[in-house]
Formats: sequence, C-alpha cells, structure tokens
Amino acid sequence: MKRIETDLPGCLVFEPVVHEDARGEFYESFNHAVLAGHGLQPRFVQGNVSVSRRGVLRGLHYQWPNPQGKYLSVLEGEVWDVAIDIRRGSPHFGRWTAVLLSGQNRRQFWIPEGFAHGFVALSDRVVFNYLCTASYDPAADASIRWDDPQLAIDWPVAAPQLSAKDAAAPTLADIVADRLPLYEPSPHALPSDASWDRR
Ligand SMILES: Cc1cn([C@H]2C[C@H](O)[C@@H](COP(=O)(O)OP(=O)(O)O[C@H]3O[C@H](C)C(=O)[C@H](O)[C@H]3O)O2)c(=O)[nH]c1=O
Repeated sequence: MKRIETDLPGCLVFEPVVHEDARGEFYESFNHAVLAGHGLQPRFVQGNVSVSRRGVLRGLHYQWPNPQGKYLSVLEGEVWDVAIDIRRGSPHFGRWTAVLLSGQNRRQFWIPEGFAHGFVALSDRVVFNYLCTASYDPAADASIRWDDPQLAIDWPVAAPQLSAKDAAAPTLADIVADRLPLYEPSPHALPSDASWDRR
C-alpha cells in the first residue's frame, strides 16, 4: 500500500497493490493492519455506496456531533473529491484539498473526523464506496455551500446537479460556532511509537 500525503494535514491517500492474473485483478479495499502501520486505527461502523451521474455534486457534508472519519474510494468512474478542515480551533481551519479518485487509480482517501466532504462526478456513472467511523445521525447531518466564496474551492464543474438540501446549504460564515466540529486529536491516530505491521 503506497501512502500519498495531501496538502491538508490529516488527510491521506493510499494506493493498494493490484494483483492481476488471467481472470482479472484483486486488491484490498481496506486493511486495518496496513493503516495501523501508517499511524491510523479507524474503527468503521458503517459502509455506504452512492451512484451518481456525470455532473452530480454531493456535499459539502459533515456530522456534528457524532463526527465521521471516512475512508473513500471509487469502484467505477471518476470523481474530484474534496475535504475541508472545518474544526473550530484548527490551525488549518477553512483549508481544503482535492484528490482525483477513480476505478482506474483505485486510490483510497482517508478524511478524519471533523472535516467536511464532497465530490463531483466526472464520468457518466460513478459508484462511490466508503466506510465511516460513526453511524449516520440525521439530527447531526449538516451541509456547507459547495461554492462558498470563503472556501473558494476550485471545482472543475461550473454548474453541478445538486440535491435540494445542498442547493439550500449555508456558507461556513453563516454557521454558528457550536454547530461546527471541535479541533481535537483524531481518536484513531496511534501513538508515534506504536509498533505495528508496517507492510
Ligand atoms: C448519508 C446517509 C444518507 N441516508 C439516506 C438519507 C436520504 O434519504 C438518502 C440520501 O441522503 P443524502 O442526500 O444525504 O446522500 P448524499 O448527498 O450522498 O450524502 C453523503 O454525501 C457526502 C459526499 C458525504 O460525505 C456523506 O457521507 C453524506 O452526507 O440516503 C442514509 O440512510 N444513511 C446515510 O448514511
């Protein structure tokens, strides 16, 4: 598993080893021991799949309380995927990073608790697959405008298709502080001296 740093601390990309043979291919979509070797020990409690057409944008979403760490990948198609640090007190508050995830690059994207997340579909059909470290809590489900001028996210699609919820989302500046996640060390970060299988 190759680790790729992003320009937003805490958000990491992993590229699995792909085993190809005459039948096709095999790769691990998640491996606890491998992530532990990179200092992460996420405990996933829910898996989600969404299917989107080209131009659909889902986001920007987060949960607070009950924030969700997410481990994201694309099984079919391609997305431009964005994570934003919205944790009150974070030195990186309001900063975002973007990663191209596709069935072709098989990249897996870890976004810690307290970040907002969204993606836009760049192919005719996208099958988006992800694991979450907390269960869905409709009462804690929250959104931020995809085109928030303060965030100035450089989306590659000018007029995406949005859900009514996302079209009506507030800007970050309009969200009262106690509705934003608190900056706290990820519960899944291992002590730096943890000796784990470092495959
Ligand atoms: C998230 C979720 C939704 N639902 C139900 C609620 C609605 O009836 C329907 C669609 O929900 P929503 O429009 O919130 O789905 P997305 O726009 O794909 O939301 C997700 O998109 C962004 C990219 C995320 O990172 C979040 O995981 C999540 O917010 O599924 C569930 O039953 N369980 C769930 O965990």
